[in-house]
Amino acid sequence: MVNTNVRTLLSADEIAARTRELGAQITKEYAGRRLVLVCVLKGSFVFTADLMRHIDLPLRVEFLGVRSYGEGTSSTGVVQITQDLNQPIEGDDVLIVEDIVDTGLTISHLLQLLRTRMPSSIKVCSLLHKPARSRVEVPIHFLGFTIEDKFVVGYGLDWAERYRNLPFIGVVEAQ
Ligand SMILES: O=P(O)(O)OC[C@H]1O[C@H](OP(=O)(O)OP(=O)(O)O)[C@H](O)[C@@H]1O
Ligand code: HPA
Ligand SMILES: [Mg+2]
Repeated sequence: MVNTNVRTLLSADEIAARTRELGAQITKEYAGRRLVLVCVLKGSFVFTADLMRHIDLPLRVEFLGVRSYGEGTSSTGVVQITQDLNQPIEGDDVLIVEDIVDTGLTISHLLQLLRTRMPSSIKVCSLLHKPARSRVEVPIHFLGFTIEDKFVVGYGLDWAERYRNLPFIGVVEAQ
């Protein structure tokens, strides 16, 4: 296998089981509301695709492109919008879906940006949280897993655009 240098941290089965639980929780909380999932590209597209299929509600899904990590493993500190939403979210119950909250800078920036568009409510769902790196306190209303201070890849997460296609989440080991 080509990706043998990646040590598994969370298996595909563990991710699937937790995603199912999060979907059930979200289904309960948003019953009768105008749920819009905002998928934060690129990293969150795999998680969003799985999560939305465990939410039993008539939701909408919108996409927002954001980038602050370049080729390296630490945030540049500059959160760049690479693709804006193409629908208004005024009056909607927005749930931002992230793959990871690391420094918190991306989510903090997105909460500020999207609040100006007058949604009825705005919350955050993240598959992963890496508290050791936190630079700004951000709310995570629905969380998959808390992870250690390692740069992780797979299940949508990249290192210099590689590894997004791994079905599990892991840590790249020195070869
Ligand atoms: O909490 P933070 O330190 O801000 O890090 C989290 C963000 O960083 C990654 O995106 P990235 O900039 O790598 O873009 P990508 O999703 O296209 O890979 C990740 O997908 C989150 O959106
Ligand atoms: O650990 C990480 N892996 C991949 N992308 C990321 N963006 C923030 N943290 C990470
Ligand atoms: Mg990235």
